[in-house]
Amino acid sequence: MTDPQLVLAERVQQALAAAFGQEYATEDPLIRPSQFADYQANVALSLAKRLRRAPREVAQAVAGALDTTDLTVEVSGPGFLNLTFGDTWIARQAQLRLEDEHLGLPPHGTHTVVIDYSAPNAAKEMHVGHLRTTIVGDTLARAHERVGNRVIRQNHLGDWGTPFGMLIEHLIDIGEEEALGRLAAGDGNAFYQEARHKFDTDPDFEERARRRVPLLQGGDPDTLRLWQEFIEYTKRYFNHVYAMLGVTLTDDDIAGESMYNPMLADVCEELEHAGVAQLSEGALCVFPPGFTGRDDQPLPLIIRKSDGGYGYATTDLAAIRYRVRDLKADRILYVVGATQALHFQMVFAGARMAGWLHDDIRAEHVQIGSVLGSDGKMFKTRSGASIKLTELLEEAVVRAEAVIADRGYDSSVRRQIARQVGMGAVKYADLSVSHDSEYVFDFDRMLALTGNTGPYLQYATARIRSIFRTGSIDPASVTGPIVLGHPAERALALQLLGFGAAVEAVATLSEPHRLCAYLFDLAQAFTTFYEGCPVLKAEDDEVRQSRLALSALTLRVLLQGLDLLGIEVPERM
Ligand SMILES: NC(=[NH2+])NCCC[C@H](N)C(=O)O
Repeated sequence: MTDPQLVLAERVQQALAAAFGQEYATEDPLIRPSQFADYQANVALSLAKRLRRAPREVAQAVAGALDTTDLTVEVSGPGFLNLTFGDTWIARQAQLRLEDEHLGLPPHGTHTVVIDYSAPNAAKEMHVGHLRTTIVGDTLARAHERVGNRVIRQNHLGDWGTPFGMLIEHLIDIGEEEALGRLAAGDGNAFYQEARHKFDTDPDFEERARRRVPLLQGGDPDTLRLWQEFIEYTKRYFNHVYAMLGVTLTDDDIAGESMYNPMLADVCEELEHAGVAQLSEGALCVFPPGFTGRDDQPLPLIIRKSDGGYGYATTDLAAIRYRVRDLKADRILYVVGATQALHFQMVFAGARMAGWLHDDIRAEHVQIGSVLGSDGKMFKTRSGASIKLTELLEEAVVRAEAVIADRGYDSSVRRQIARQVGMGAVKYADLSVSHDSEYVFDFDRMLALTGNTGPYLQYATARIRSIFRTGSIDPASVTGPIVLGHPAERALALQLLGFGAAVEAVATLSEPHRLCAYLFDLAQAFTTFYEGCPVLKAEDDEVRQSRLALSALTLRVLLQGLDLLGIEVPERM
């Protein structure tokens, strides 16, 4: 991969080694975009103290030792190295991208990555937070596959636990057919609330619900059948949401909490045997070092309650062991709400004590920030009730239909475009802010055709397609050669070279917003190019071929980038 920043980093490191000794060959050269050059390297400022020399002097020494093939260097200010590529280098690299099916990013990954995402609860509603972990997790899965890692999706469905006692009793009360129909339609939350209400107010019901729990845990066939049906019909709703969103999760990726139930006793035993867990007031606990509660008492991770029951933490420990031992994961990503940060820190620490996780087998909590309403509180409907996701997604489609221009498409085409734009808007809004920050769910903003939005990128892509349509040219047939004259051509070509690094950053840093930012910059560079440089009506055929090549390459990068974000692009908009 000839990412411009990597090329510069390597060259500056070589120069550092030549000027100051081999021990500086691995120094971070601190390459940053610059206003005055293509990039700047700030390493001289950070090194000066250690070398006991003036930063400018250090910069001069690096500049003197730098390989300046296709590159100009200039020392500026207190000791910045301004670095500018020659046009021919940029043109040659862009040409190579045009000819490369991998767009400069050949698959090279060696990891087995388990990605735990979506994970709604069968006993409660699937809420907007689950939407965000679904969308972010799906992009991480796609990016890891793109760089060549082996990806195993794990949808850690909340499908087990004591609430199923009351849910099954409620299901029996209202009749299977009626209950299951409601669950498949996404009525799980209301269903749960009704059951809860009866549990709290009706002692008979409470008694029945309590008696149902051991029947479920003990594997009573009738109870299991009802539970199974409950889960099946709830999954239909989840699958409906996944299909609307176009995420890659399937039934095969479901590895719900219930799956780990048979492993929990053994996990506890292993931890106790290894001396990782110990009894404390009748409960089996792990005390990971460094976690203390109020009054500085060590904080326990309870893995078996004094009544013998297991909890969320036990299941997560079993899941880690399974993912490491059976799935052979060496990287496990948990795309889950930020509110669960302490839980995961403690579970990971426990798994390290058990030897399941270590330096070569790592787990990471990709913290997901909350989605807020315009009032700054957790996102709810106007009436204050929580939101049914299918209705929210339908609303996105309806609103998108009002945004897209009327070009006389027939209604089914229009509906299809609206669906792509609506879903693209929702997904891009989730992906374009850093995953751990909160953001306000705002249809008007996410559906805007200008600014850093999904529809803007879809529109930019559709516009490039229309150039080729107008010229009756197949973008795949364009071969260049790319030559750079106008500054906007140069800026676009340089931007095109950054695609691989942006995708790589999504995978290694778990930060989808970096790819969004890259694609947004690219679309803007294309807009500037398009406004300043006629393509079909270029002054001569050489320029025309080159501009067509730049347009075709931009189109491919945008399409592939949006595909990695799980965003479909309408042919026209
Ligand atoms: N391995 C995990 N704990 N994954 C996340 C599960 C999320 C949980 N079902 C919730 O909705 O909060």
